[in-house]
Amino acid sequence: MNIIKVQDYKEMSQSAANIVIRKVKENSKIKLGLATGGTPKGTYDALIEDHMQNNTSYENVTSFNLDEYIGLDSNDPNSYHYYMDQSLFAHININKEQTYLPNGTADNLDKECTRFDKMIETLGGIDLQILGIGQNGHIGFNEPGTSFSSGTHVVALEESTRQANARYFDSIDEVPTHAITMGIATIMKSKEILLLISGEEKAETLKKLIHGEITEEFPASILKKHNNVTIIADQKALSGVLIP
Ligand SMILES: O=P(O)(O)OC[C@H]1O[C@](O)(CO)[C@@H](O)[C@@H]1O
Repeated sequence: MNIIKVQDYKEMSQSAANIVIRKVKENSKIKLGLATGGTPKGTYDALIEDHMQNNTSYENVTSFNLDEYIGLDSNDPNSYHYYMDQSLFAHININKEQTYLPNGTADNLDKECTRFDKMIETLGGIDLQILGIGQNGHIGFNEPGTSFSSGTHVVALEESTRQANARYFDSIDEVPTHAITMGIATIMKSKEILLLISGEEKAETLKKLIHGEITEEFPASILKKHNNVTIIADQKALSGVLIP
């Protein structure tokens, strides 16, 4: 895993955006894997700013999102559909029909998971996947204990994950208990992965990722087996890591 060390969240976001912009310019039909949560928000802001200033075009870009809460429809302000619209899609010239997120209100959730994986495969796979990471090492919503061979599936969220995401809801009781997430195997099929990590609350997480063993108890550890992963980490996140 290649590590890019940056000062802070702002520099992490700009650095990630620069990579995305370069890749989009190299391949206008790139298939991007996108994440939600607090971590990639600054990257999306930087992409929007660049789009406004330099007209970088997303017309032919396709995107796939990692996850969606079960039970929230796309108009719900806490759904990841809504997050993506507000945080990125509404501000760039991406074709909304080429943006794919799992449908958390599908009648048949198992079929929806299969459909989502098929869609990624049929469209040629993900070229560049952006990832955040949960404090417990989750990527997407793949909680500790998830099989490394999992495809897109329904997951019960850990209490700690619901607590961490409760900041976006009026109360913890409103945080959904389940989500659909791309599986670990789905994520690992991405040709390239960009993992963003910032803040002291993720320092222990990054330390475990770099120095710990590969185990399903720490889902992100599988990334060590991928041949094209770049981590962009800020100083606070790096504070526990011994980098030669
Ligand atoms: O970026 P945050 O808000 O710390 O969340 C960490 C991760 O957890 C999730 O919210 C759950 O998938 C991801 O979207 C994110 O990458």
